[in-house]
Amino acid sequence: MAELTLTRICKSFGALDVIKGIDLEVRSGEFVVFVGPSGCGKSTLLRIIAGLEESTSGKLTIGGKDVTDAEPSKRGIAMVFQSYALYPHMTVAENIGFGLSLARRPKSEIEAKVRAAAETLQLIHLLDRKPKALSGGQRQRVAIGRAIVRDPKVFLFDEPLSNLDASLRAQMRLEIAELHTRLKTTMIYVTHDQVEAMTMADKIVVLNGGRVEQVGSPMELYRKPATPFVAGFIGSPKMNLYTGEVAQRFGCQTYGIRPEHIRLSQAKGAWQGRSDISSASAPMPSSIWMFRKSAKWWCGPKERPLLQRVPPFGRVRWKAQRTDSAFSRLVEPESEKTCLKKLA
Ligand SMILES: Nc1ncnc2c1ncn2[C@@H]1O[C@H](COP(=O)(O)OP(=O)(O)OP(=O)(O)O)[C@@H](O)[C@H]1O
Repeated sequence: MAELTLTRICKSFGALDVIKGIDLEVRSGEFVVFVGPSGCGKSTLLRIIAGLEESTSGKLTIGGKDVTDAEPSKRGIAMVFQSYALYPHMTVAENIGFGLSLARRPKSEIEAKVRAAAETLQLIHLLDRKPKALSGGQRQRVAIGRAIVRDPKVFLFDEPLSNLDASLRAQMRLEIAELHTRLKTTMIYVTHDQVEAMTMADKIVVLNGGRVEQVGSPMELYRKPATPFVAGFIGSPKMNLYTGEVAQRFGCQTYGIRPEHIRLSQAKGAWQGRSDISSASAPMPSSIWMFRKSAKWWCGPKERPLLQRVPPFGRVRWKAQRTDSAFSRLVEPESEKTCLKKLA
């Protein structure tokens, strides 16, 4: 069931169009990550969902209810910010329970919820401390605790780990992923760190210039990038993208080869690649991508003259001859017989 839907959401700041018509569906319990380069509109989109920013046009529903114009507090969401936004003069317990106190919930309810959240986040022994006596990771956990006690339908995280050092970030990544497994609540997480996106997400939304470039699971984006932008953005180190002519009738195309699929060959001046095709549904070896100028995934079997003799599954090898400028004979699949021998 869709927990959250965005329909043609647009946002302009004065003359600057920042979000340019976004349609998106987030299913109940999904962990969705928004990624994209700096300035692509990730935080603005999250803030629109939270109600902290008004959309210029479009419709937003949460839990089936139209909340396009609803107050943030009426949307059933909780947000965790990069800066933690803790109150320095309050204890951990008071910080976690702050939203409930504001909502004038009974003291016994606040205490019980704060304790439960603190147990989940291993903060019980720190409940009486002030934020300045906590580590960065502990502060972030308090901020998450404050979100948990609201019992939201949707958690929103805005780059929550970017102030932490690398090892703590890795640990917190795991903790948030475990929290998601335990709570099974819908989570939307903004980051520009694609490692976070690849390791945490059920579904990644790649944004570029205020538009959705592609939506898919981490492996879908890795295996079938829809555009050269996604191909270059997902994967570390980045996919090599070359523009050149393989066969005259196809004109100039963009080709992508992942660095991890390139092996050095004995033959002088040649590159040798390996690719795994795990199922018959894979349209082509995972290590070679061809993009049309229109930036569409190239998958029609007849349109793959260079790859059509590759068997539908198994391990195949290919060679790429490097020429000085363009790649005139970039991909040369081995003959069917050779491939079949290897599969035998
Ligand atoms: N209140 C505002 N007024 C004017 N322009 C804004 C405002 N908020 C954001 N912008 C602009 O909107 C664009 C998108 O900003 P946003 O913060 O959503 O990007 P982002 O993808 O989250 O970037 P980053 O990864 O750097 O945080 C940027 O060009 C930014 O300068």
